[in-house]
Amino acid sequence: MSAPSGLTRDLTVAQAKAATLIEALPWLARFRGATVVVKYGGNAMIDPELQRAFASDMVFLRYAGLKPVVVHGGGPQISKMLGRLGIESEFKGGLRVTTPEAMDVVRMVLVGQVGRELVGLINEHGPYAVGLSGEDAQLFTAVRRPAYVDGEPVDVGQVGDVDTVNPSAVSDLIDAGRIPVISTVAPDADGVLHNLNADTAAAALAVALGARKLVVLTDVPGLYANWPDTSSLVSQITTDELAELLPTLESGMVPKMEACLRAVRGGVPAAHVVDGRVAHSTLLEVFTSEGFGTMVVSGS
Ligand SMILES: Nc1ncnc2c1ncn2[C@@H]1O[C@H](COP(=O)(O)OP(=O)(O)O)[C@@H](O)[C@H]1O
Ligand SMILES: CC(=O)N[C@@H](CCC(=O)OP(=O)(O)O)C(=O)O
Repeated sequence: MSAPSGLTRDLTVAQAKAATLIEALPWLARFRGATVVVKYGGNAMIDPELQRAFASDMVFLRYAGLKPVVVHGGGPQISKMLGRLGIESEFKGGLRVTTPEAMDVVRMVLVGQVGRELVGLINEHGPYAVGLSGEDAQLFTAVRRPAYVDGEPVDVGQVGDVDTVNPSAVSDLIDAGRIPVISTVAPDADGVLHNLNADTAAAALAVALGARKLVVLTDVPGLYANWPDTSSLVSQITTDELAELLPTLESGMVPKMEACLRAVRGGVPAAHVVDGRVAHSTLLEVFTSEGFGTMVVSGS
């Protein structure tokens, strides 16, 4: 058999590109006008090329007529800064023990560094991103979150769960065509600032906004039913199945899958965990027929 000529090869490449574009058509139609909350975290937040790819994905979603809202993490950056400042930091039950001194650093890093950097990257494309923290316009209030190690309660300090959500400032920005970028610190009823897990906050915001999707970026291809057995990757799971699996999961995946469960039980039609190490993972999830990663949907 002879090798394909240059012309045949060019045509094949062109047809593959056209197929990719046209595959997006039903998804463009379905998600036009939809609010999508995306939790930005893991490697996608650390690798400069992946950071840029993520920023361009958010702008792409906006031009495609969707309404992206970003909630960002920053655990590794907080740990690095605490280390530089010589402040000890440990995790208990998957949550950072947050002393008043550590809380100052959490706020400084999330609001002043990680949030600002992402806003800057998105705004290389135009005047779109506006940063907010849970403190702005009462976006979030917190209640102290109990933590448990081996079933025993442990004190993790100023760590909060979401108490109330007032999404009006986020809705105002969306209506103005902006891309809100949210840092997850929030005051409690007495005005004491708390450190919120970003997966948890993203889920609460997705529910309050009536989002059509929650997309959570992480550093694995998705949820493994039997971690670390790589043949056990789950492409779709119902809320009841997930609730049953949750107690068997290990620390990193627990807040993530709890967040997905909470979002879908709160009325978000689908929550996805996708591999943020793959450039443009959010676009692959939204605009391809087979989707990407693990999808959580309502059901038994
Ligand atoms: N069942 C599971 N499926 C997938 N990953 C798991 C599972 N159990 C534990 N993990 C670990 O959880 C990690 C994700 O949690 P974490 O590191 O907190 O994420 P991120 O930094 O993306 O917020 C994965 O990289 C993996 O090592
Ligand atoms: C309570 C708690 O643990 N808060 C996290 C907040 C940031 C976060 O959630 O960041 P990732 O998504 O990158 O893990 C922390 O202090 O690390």
